[in-house]
Amino acid sequence: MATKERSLENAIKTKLNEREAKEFNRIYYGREEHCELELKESTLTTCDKENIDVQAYKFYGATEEARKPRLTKIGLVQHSIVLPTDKPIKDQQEAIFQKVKNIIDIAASEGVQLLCLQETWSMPFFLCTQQKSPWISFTESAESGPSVMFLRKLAAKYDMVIISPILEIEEGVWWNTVVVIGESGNIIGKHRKNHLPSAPGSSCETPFYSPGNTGHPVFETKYGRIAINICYGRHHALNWLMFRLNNAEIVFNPCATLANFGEPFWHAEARNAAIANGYFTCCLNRVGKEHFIINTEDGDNVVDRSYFGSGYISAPDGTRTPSLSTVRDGLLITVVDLNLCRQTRDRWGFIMTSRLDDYAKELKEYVK
Ligand SMILES: NC(=O)NCCC(=O)O
Repeated sequence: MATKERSLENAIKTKLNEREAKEFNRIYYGREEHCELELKESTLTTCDKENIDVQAYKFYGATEEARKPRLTKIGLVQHSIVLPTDKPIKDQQEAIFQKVKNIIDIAASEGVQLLCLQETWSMPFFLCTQQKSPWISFTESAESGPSVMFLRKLAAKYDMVIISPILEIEEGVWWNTVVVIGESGNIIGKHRKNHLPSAPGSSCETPFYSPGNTGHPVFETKYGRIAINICYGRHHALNWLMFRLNNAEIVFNPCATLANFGEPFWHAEARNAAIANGYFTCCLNRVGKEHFIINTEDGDNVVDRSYFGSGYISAPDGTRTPSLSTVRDGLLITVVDLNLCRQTRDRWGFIMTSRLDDYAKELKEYVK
């Protein structure tokens, strides 16, 4: 039986008349209209058949005399796992590859240029089992592992930059890593998760990998300067700030967060970061239920996890898209004008007024 959609946004929408809906949109989304993009008939038919929530919007900047608009088409993908978690690892992974390939094919047919997948997209989030075996087979090299090689081909085929969150293994050490794959299938770089969760109910992954050692890199790509703030890092304002200081225009936030844990913060954090830092933020989350049976000496334990999807994109001026489904696979397509970053920064002057020198001094004192 299909899981019932649970969406506050939809519930409100159905209760409002046209005037009220505009006022709600103005306050909640930052603009009266969603500025939807038309999708191809083939996209709508396939997504309907495959039960994929597909939505498409645009954020246009003001016209400038000296600069042409710098339009980039972003795609965010959320998807559930396919096979039960006790099936052979290879089969589980192959089934996810096939599902994700179908969604990337749709994104490509819509001209998506910059595509981001959810945290550790190619596996169930097995870290909640607190066991390494047999799951270790999901770890891979950030340059040549199976999921990386799979996406390198698709990136080259579609002239697409793909942001791929994986579980990396290097010389026996595990890292929660995002690989940035360039449009010719090249590796542009990688970033390792800076902040490992430390909160009851969410910190099951922390013993598995090392805290990131890659700082706050911003990657120059054909489609804009991008950075990645992995999941729990979205609770850290300074993590977002460092990507701004390093000149990011778009920051992706791929997540694996649970309904009863991260949802109340979800709609505030990435949007606030977009406003505070004058860049686009793209947050996306795993979706669906994952069921694990853990064999222990004392018998079998069951762990059930449920992710709430709800990916959305925020612009630097505080406007945002509606969210993807809380229960279904989804593809959020959004055209953004990167000129909006400088336009909003010039308008509000947050960096100019930020007193970074004072913060630096006080922080230095504090960490002593
Ligand atoms: N994967 C991960 O960082 N989980 C933490 C959950 C959260 O921060 O909402």
